[in-house]
Amino acid sequence: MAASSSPPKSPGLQAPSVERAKGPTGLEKVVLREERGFSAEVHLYGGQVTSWKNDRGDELLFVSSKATFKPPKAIRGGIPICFPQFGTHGSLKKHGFARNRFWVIDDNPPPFPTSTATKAFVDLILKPSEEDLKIWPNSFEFRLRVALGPGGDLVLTSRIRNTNTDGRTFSFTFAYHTYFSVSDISEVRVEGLETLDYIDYMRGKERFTEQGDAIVFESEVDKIYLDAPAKIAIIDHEKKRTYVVRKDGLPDAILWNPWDKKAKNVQNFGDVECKHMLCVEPAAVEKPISLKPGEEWKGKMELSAVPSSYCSGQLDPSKDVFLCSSVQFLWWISCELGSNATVIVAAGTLKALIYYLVLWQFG
Ligand SMILES: O=P(O)(O)OC[C@H]1O[C@H](O)[C@H](O)[C@@H](O)[C@@H]1O
Repeated sequence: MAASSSPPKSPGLQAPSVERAKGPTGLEKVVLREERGFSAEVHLYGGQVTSWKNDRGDELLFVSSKATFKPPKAIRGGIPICFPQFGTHGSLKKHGFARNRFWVIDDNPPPFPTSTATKAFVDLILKPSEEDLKIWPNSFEFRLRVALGPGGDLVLTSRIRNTNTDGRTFSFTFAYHTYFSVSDISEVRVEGLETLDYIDYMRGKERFTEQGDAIVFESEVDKIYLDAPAKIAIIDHEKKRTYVVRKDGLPDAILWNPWDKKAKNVQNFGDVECKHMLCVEPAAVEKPISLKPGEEWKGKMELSAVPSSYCSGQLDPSKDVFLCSSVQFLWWISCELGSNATVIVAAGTLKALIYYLVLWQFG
């Protein structure tokens, strides 16, 4: 477990910290805080992130009001880890067993390249028990690092090693089953999955191709997008917030919202809670990961939450804020200039500038 001894750099900032605490039912958790005030909580049960808050204390992940925090049930919400099986793609029970196991803090993990600016992080490890080996006869070491960057980004890195001693290769599927908190699902748009092929769980696992438009939600969705890009954006219009999901080593992405009818059959989940959540899950499902003894796989997910003056069609929020503000400002001036001959020319020039700005950004 990482501790932070360094003092905050400027007044008003707090020292990053890593503390052990107990959750609502006495389960052990680790609380990470970074200097600007973002925080995250990780339960040892499930190795599951159960909270990620911004500097105003707003919760960014959805956790159901019906979540029980009572093993052996999985915790409904946050970021469950699906391993060694995603969904029903195999003989194990849905989503494998990692989310139903007690992980331990790894105080001495093998070297891990992390930015020196990141002070708030914890390393967890999961190894199979005798019982686990009966249902999945493979020896492994699963190391999970959960880190809170200095800017509040939440970074999860999984390293899974095959430690079989009898020469056997194993394969697995995997997902970070991330539950995002949203104001109202009907006000949310997802960008980055347009035109991709997907497998639709609601239509007999058949393969389809997504339309060219950003994805909006009007009913139940349960799809695996294949070969999804490294960046996906979730734009919450009502909250004026954009989540940016970056992924590495995880080719697929699942979108899930059970909607109100199906919600009644989802364990530990309120009937109307589907309105306030969306699961976007970086994953490796279509092509299972194969590891020979001694080999290690790495899969990383990085989440950031930015205010959205976010324009459609572009996945770099910092550029977007600049572009949107410039365009709004120039458009306002061009409209304010009025209608005499000189100003018509000036307004025309400004409008041309807007056109070039848009072309530069999206062209
Ligand atoms: O209820 P759970 O076992 O947690 O699964 C919740 C959901 O997880 C994924 O997103 C799957 O694609 C869904 O088919 C499943 O219903």
